[in-house]
Amino acid sequence: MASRLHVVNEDKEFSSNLTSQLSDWGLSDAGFNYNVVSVFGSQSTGKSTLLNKLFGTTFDVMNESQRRQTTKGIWMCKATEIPLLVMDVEGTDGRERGEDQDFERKSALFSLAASSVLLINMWEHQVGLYQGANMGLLKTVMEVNFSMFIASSQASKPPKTLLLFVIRDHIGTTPLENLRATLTNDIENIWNSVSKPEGLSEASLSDYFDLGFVTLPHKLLQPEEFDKQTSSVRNGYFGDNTSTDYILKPQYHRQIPADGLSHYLETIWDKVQNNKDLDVPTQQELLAQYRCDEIASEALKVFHSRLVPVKKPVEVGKFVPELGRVMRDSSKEALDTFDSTAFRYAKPVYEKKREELAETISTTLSPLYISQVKNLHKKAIDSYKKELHARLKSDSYDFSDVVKESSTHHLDTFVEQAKEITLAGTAWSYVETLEQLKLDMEGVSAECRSDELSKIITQLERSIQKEAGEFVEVCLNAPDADMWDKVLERFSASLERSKASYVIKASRLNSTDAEVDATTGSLVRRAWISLRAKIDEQCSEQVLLFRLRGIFEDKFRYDDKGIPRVWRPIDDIEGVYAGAREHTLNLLKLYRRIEPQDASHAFVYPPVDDAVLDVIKVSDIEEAFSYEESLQVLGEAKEAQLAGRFKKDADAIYLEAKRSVVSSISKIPLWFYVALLVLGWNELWAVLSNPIYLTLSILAAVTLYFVYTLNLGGPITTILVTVGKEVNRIIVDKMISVQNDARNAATGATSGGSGAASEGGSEKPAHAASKEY
Ligand SMILES: Nc1nc2c(ncn2[C@@H]2O[C@H](COP(=O)(O)OP(=O)(O)OP(=O)(O)O)[C@@H](O)[C@H]2O)c(=O)[nH]1
Repeated sequence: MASRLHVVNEDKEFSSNLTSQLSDWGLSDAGFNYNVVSVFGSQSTGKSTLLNKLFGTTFDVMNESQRRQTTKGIWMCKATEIPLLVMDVEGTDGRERGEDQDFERKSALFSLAASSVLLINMWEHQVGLYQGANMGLLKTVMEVNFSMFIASSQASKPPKTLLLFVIRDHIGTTPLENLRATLTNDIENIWNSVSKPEGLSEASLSDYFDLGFVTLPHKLLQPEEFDKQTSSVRNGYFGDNTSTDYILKPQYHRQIPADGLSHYLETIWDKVQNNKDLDVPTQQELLAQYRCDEIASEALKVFHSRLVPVKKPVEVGKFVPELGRVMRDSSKEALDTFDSTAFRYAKPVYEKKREELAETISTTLSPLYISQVKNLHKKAIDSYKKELHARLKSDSYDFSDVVKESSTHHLDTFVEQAKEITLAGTAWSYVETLEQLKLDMEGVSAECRSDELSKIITQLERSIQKEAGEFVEVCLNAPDADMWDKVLERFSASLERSKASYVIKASRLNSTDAEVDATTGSLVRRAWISLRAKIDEQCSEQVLLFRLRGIFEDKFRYDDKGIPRVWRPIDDIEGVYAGAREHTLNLLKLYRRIEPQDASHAFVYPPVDDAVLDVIKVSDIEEAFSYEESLQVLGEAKEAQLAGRFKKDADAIYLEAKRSVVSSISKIPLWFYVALLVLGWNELWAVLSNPIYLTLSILAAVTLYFVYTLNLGGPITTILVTVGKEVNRIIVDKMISVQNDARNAATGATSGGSGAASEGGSEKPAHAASKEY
């Protein structure tokens, strides 16, 4: 059994529980699929009994013994089995309220604003009477109906209300048709007496009301017939919508969606209670606005909760792949939620509020879209950079192909992903970011190309450096007049090879002619700077001094054939020394300045001008480098210093040579040779006059000559020493053996007389004997 609700209590206060009660009755989501029926009639005329019987409601019924008013205020209960709200309204002519007709009017207004059907409950015997037949109440209903629907009366057709007269205790003597005629006539009279608003004076009763009549037998006297008839009325009038008697027709419906009914009724009651003008269409519009806002707010709450997982990552710059889907799903869900309930409200209000909701959704999602497009841009640039660098690492590539393929791929991906997050119906655009992306990608490819170019230049510069390191050393180690010609010639050859290699590589990088010219110039400058560094290295004080000393020594210590000189007193040491020194000092002058003999070998240093600076970035060293200054290798002061130090070294070598002559002279004085000749003249003559001696002497001299010239003195000395030692060992062994033999012989001669002594152990061992010897 459905519980009932005291929707307006006897103190005329509206219940705060209607919303929850509607929910308990299962009507919150009923939309328009429900109806409201109210009952009017005099007090204690069996209204509650009728409603309970017809709809299975639980309204209080008067206790027979006390006969006092049961229903106070307005009660509401849901009919069983059908989506129908039934309102039991406090009876008219209430003894308790006396002459207070205020509540009667208010309850009429309230019921009429909500109900499709008004049941007018009356006894059969009241038909034809004014007071008893509720004619006063009907007049009130008609008057308030005008005031309530005046707006819609003027704009379009006003909503109709069915007045269903329920004639109780029908005995049957007066047929229903007669009762209908009497009542219709009375109602028409009332309608005519009602003062109508301006412009509606000609309005007829049927424009606003339909009339229905039904009789019920006496409940107490004819209970079975009463039950039968009420059952028939319930099924035919309220239950079966296919029945011809069915009265809950759409044209009577007040078009208040069930979810807004509570708020609507409360507002209506508030207006009624405070005697304010009650304009139902306006109230309906206000309700539509209120409910649409409420529904939109609920939808937005869910919408925001759906965005929580993606919002933060997107805002901090992370690309969230599922953002498009989340945005689409969440906004669709919000709009669907709104539509599912709000579409029942006044169309203009619903459409306006829907637009507002869509706008709010779009405004909420727009920053996410902008952030995501930015993230896409960043992602595209990062990926583009990585891909370019990776592809440029391969051995063979065509820069323009690589750039074209990669940029097309990344731009396509960007557009595809940006489209994916661009919601239909919004004015969101990624075009500006796309244009920026194109520019940035061009910047990246230019940067990449520039990096590649400088990488190539650095590689070539290194290879020139390596080559220069070798040929500079070789050329400067053997100074002569065309020393610089050789250096510059080899440098030019190396440079030309590098330039040719660079041009081939640069062509793969799509370089313009201006770019190739500028970078080639840079390569030449850098190569020259490297060469100069190498020359400086080879012309450092230590290296140069060492080299000068070597040149001097070559000249001074070796003769023209390259044979080392052995200085004799008769040699012109001073002359050779002066010549070698002069020669060396002359060569030192060659190191002063890079000056080729042949002018065609002169190097041309490419200038760093504005045309170059417009195309490439030039290093500070290149820009500040002075070619003219770079041609000067040794400064005057440094040359003089080097010459001074060299002279000192040369002097030392000269003195050493001098000393070697003096020492050889001082070893065997001349007089010794004279004395030798005088004293040994006879022997010399004996040798010279004897052919054998002479031959032997000549042989000895020749042998000595060969030993000396072939430098066999050392090996022969070693052999002689070894042989000498061996001879000495053999002689010593031989002598020991001879001595032992002699001793043994002597021992044998004396053995007869001294045998005892021998046996006495006085004999010494052989080694002891040899030691004694
Ligand atoms: N004669 C007759 N009496 C009825 C009928 N139905 C109910 N009654 C009696 O009428 C009395 C009033 O019944 P209620 O249903 O309480 O009447 P009511 O109009 O709701 O009364 P209030 O709510 O006090 O205005 C009760 O004693 C019922 O037994 C009927 O069909 N005929």
